Amino acid sequence: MNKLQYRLRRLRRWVIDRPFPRKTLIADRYEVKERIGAGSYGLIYLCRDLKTNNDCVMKQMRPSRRKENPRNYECETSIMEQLTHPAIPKLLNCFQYKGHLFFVMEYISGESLETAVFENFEKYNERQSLQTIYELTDPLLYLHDNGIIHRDIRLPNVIRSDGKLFLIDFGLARFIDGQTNAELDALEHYPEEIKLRRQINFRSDFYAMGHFLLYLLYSSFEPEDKKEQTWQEELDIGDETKQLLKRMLQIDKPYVNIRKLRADLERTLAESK
Ligand SMILES: Nc1ncnc2c1ncn2[C@@H]1O[C@H](COP(=O)(O)OP(=O)(O)OP(=O)(O)O)[C@@H](O)[C@H]1O
Repeated sequence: MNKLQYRLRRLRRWVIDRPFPRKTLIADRYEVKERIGAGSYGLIYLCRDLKTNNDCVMKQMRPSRRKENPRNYECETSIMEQLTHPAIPKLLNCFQYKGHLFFVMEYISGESLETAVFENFEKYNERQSLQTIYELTDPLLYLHDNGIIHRDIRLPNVIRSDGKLFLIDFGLARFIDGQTNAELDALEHYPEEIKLRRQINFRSDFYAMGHFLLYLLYSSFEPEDKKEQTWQEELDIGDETKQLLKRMLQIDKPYVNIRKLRADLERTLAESK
């Protein structure tokens, strides 16, 4: 593709993905209050549901991406409609409107852990980091027990509301037996790190949780030395936590089941009292 073709493609995408402005009424029911996100596959709006008079979150599939990834909407909604857990937003509605695909979910008012760490500079010590991870294993246990892998556990996808953590964004989630051959082939060409995160295997979520834990631990890290070192060298953490991390990150024998990870977290937390 030459430069002109590339630019035209971007312009075309920009035009067809233009978000709905504030106050737009969608499907005679949802009034757009503001756009709160624009991911690679979806545009996310905070809306007022005029039927229930509650705030809600509406996700619109980016029209430009529908052909590339026709399964995304189907996967995300079919997974979300099966979920009932206090730490996961409920799916409220799925519909088509003027040729666009939408779904609506419960609004979790709060801030993401990404905002907490990178904008509000919250610092998590070792114990708080482990406690946060442990709290997240609760919805994760529920997902894994239902044969679902989230595949995108990251700071922006965890929202803290009234002191409780919520797991959002099921755009990459898949059922354990849901990997198509095309997806498997596509993964072959990605770097190792992406493969470890995206394989349809419970280990992918543990790997992501390992990175999550590292981000939290680094929030309170004060470098003494300018020399860059590995996390094992520079983080001042206990051996138990190191061992947990090594297994989550698949440096040592990987965790294969969430119950074992939870048990190890419980033991490490009990010992660190
Ligand atoms: N249920 C919700 N309650 C509150 N905020 C939400 C909710 N769902 C999504 N958001 C907000 O919208 C943002 C984008 O949502 P989401 O991550 O689901 O979209 P996405 O298209 O998959 O984005 P990305 O490609 O960046 O992952 C989130 O980071 C969060 O701030």
